[in-house]
Amino acid sequence: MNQMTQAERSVQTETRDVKFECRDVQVWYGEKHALKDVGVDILDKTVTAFIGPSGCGKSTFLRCLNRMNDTIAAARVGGQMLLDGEDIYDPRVDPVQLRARVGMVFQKPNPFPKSIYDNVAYGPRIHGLAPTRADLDAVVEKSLRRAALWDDVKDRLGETGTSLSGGQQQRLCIARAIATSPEVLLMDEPCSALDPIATAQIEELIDELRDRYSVVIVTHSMQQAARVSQKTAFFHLGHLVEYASTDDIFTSPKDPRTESYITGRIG
Ligand SMILES: Nc1ncnc2c1ncn2[C@@H]1O[C@H](COP(=O)(O)OP(=O)(O)OP(=O)(O)O)[C@@H](O)[C@H]1O
Repeated sequence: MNQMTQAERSVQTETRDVKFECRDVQVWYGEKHALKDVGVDILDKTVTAFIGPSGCGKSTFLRCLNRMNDTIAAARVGGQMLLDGEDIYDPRVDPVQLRARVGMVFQKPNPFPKSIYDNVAYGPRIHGLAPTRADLDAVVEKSLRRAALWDDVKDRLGETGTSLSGGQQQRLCIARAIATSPEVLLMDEPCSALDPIATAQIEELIDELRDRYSVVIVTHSMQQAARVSQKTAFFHLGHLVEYASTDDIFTSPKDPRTESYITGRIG
C-alpha cells in the first residue's frame, strides 16, 4: 500500500508551496556589488515583506524576480532563480511573458495615459488572453472588482486613468497587474504616495490577494510589514540577513542587525 508518512507529506507540501526558489543571487551595477549571495524560498499564497535600510538592495532583489533589472543597462544578475522549478534567466524565457506571470506595482501610481478600461485591458490584449470583446469586458470587470475599484469606476470606464485619486490610481495599477492572472505580484512600496485611508484600503486588498497569489512587498514601514505579511526578509548592505515568519522577525529576531533595525537603532 502506498501510504505516506507525516514527514513525507510535509516535505511534499513544502515543495509545492515554494513559488520562487532563489539561490546565490548576485547583482552588480557596473563595479558596485549591490546584492550578495541572496538565497530565499518565496512561498505561494503568502505575503512576503522585504524590509531594511535605504539602499540595502530590497528593490534590486524585487526587480530580479521579474527580470526588470534587464531594463537597466549597468545591471548584471547572477545566481539562480526558479519559478515553479523553471529558471527565469534561461535564454529561452521571454521576459515579457514572464512579467505577465510575475506582475509588478510600483511606488508611484503610474496609469497609462489611456482610459480606465484600456489600462486594465492592455495586458490581456497584448498577451491574447481575451479573444472576444465580451471576454475582455469580463476580464476588465473581474480585475477591477478584485482591486476593489469596480463600484467607483463602473460608470466612467471611458475616462482617463489619471483622472482618479491617488489611491484609486494605485488600485487601477493593481487591477492592471492582475488582469493577466499573474501567479506572483511584486509591489515596490505601493503605499508610499498614499494617505492613511488609501493605504488602509490597499493593505486590505493585499490581504485578500494572498488567497490567490504570492505577494512580495517592499516597504519602509515596519508597521506595514507587520500588518500585511506572514514572512519577512530583512536586508542590510546587500545581504539577506534574516528570513523568517513575520512574528519571529518582530518578536524574536535571531541576528543582532535585525534587532537593531526593528528597534530603530539602525536605518
Ligand atoms: N540603476 C542603478 N544604477 C546604479 N546603482 C543602483 C541602481 N539602482 C540601485 N543602485 C544601487 O544599488 C544599491 C541598492 O539599491 P536599491 O534601490 O535596491 O535599495 P533599496 O533597499 O530598495 O533602497 P530604498 O529603500 O532607498 O528604495 C544602492 O547602493 C543603490 O545606489
